[in-house]
Amino acid sequence: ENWRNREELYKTGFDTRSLWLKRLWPNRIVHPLPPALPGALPIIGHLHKGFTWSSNLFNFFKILSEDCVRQGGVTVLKLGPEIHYAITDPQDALTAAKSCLRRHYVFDFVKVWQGNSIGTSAGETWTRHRKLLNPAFSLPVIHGFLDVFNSQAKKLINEVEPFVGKGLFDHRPYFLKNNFETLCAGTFGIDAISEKQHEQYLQSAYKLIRLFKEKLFKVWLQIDFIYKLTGYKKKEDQLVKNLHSLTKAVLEQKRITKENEVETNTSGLKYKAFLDLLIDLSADGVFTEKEIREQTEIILTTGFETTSTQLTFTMLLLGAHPDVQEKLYQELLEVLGPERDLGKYDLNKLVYTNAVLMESLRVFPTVPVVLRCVDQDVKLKNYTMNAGTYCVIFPLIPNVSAKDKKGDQFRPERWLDDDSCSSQDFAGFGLGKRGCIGKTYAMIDMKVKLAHFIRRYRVRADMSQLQLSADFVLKPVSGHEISIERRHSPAA
Ligand code: HEM
Repeated sequence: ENWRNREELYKTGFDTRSLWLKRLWPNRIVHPLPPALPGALPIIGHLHKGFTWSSNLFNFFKILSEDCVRQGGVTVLKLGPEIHYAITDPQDALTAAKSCLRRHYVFDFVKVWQGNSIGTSAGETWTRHRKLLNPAFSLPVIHGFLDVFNSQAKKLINEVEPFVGKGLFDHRPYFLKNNFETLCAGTFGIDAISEKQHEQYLQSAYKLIRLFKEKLFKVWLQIDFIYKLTGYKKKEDQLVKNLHSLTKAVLEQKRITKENEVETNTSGLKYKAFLDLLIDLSADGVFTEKEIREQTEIILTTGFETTSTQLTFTMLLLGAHPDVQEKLYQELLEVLGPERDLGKYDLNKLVYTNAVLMESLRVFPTVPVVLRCVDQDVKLKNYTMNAGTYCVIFPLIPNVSAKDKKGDQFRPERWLDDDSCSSQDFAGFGLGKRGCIGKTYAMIDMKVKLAHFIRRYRVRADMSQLQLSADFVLKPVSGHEISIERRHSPAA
């Protein structure tokens, strides 16, 4: 009801675009709050800390989630009058993710870029669009991409070949480029867009996300005229223009190469890849041109940086844990032999490989937080979240704290032993029905790349100097380099 009152407030005379006014309207607190993160000041709450947090979001996530674990799984963060519940308790995390489907207001900032895509929309629009797009990410469609995944994996291992025996190198750019090409070939069904354009896309996306972060904590930037006056709006417009130009290039190329449709025929049924499905739905009048662009935009944003970053982390972890790498290699040899491509019947047999990826997602969750609005009162185990507030869910921390005292160790076996974590605890792709639409795509793509890489190379790494940053996506900044050696000479 509190939230509805705020909505009413805008409708009756205030500028509906000004998020700032929302921020000033205090939350109506009916149910007692859990203890707050230390350091809150009257009125501004934790906002004074925002200056340091916006420059190092990773440290902020760490501080907040650790405090949350200490407080028993739920704590409160106050950004001015705005109450944010931080949640690490596994059961409460699930309840909150299932009950709160609308994304946090920071996603309103993202709308200049992604409009009403499935990543930013809410309510009936989100439900309808998600239902329409789910089939494009189903198992039969992803099985249809196996040839693309295998050939891209082989391309990748050839591209890093010059680094054999040459000491440490940064493998992340190779995974980024490769996974971008994979997304183009599979999900979009087009030849990869030029490397320069894709590089410009990433740089513009990083800069724009940095602007959004600043806007979140420096709340005065949420006042439209200050945002314009300080030059931020001009910067934002230019970056959005850069980002939209890649989406336009993807869609143009798709139209030109429409005859190369990616379709998989399984048991007589036709399954369509993402862009083909979108274009067909637009021909039926279901999606407008604008909506096609917006949905393509979200898949570009989420579809390659996530998987390449996770693979970057996985290589690093395997390099630093030779025993795990050896066990993985043995499974790959047993199931696939030294060189064979992966087929759909191999995927379920690669049990340890799967556990390695899950464990990598637990230790370095590429998407470390889930941010949502609390639109109605939600009952947790020990507290009731007040309607009109927000929640910050850390879906993976629970697995570190609750069941396994050695939670900080990289130990894929925890996903295989009955008495440790069950795969139901796994939240690397979010929780509830607003979880990751690309989960199956991501897991199979990563499995194929990992299987080819580890069969060709022995990886070594030292994680002691690793530095991380988080722009909502967690990524390595330095100290993540690996070295590689051929397991067998090319002639063998
Ligand atoms: C390692 C790889 C990936 C990880 C760790 C990951 C993680 C996540 C998480 C945790 C969420 C939920 C966020 C929330 O609830 O606020 C999410 C949502 C989403 N992911 Fe992924 N993801 C990955 C790969 C992908 C890929 C490959 C695609 C597309 C091809 C994708 C598309 C999306 C989309 C569109 C959403 C928004 C869904 C919605 O709001 O309905 N993700 N992802």
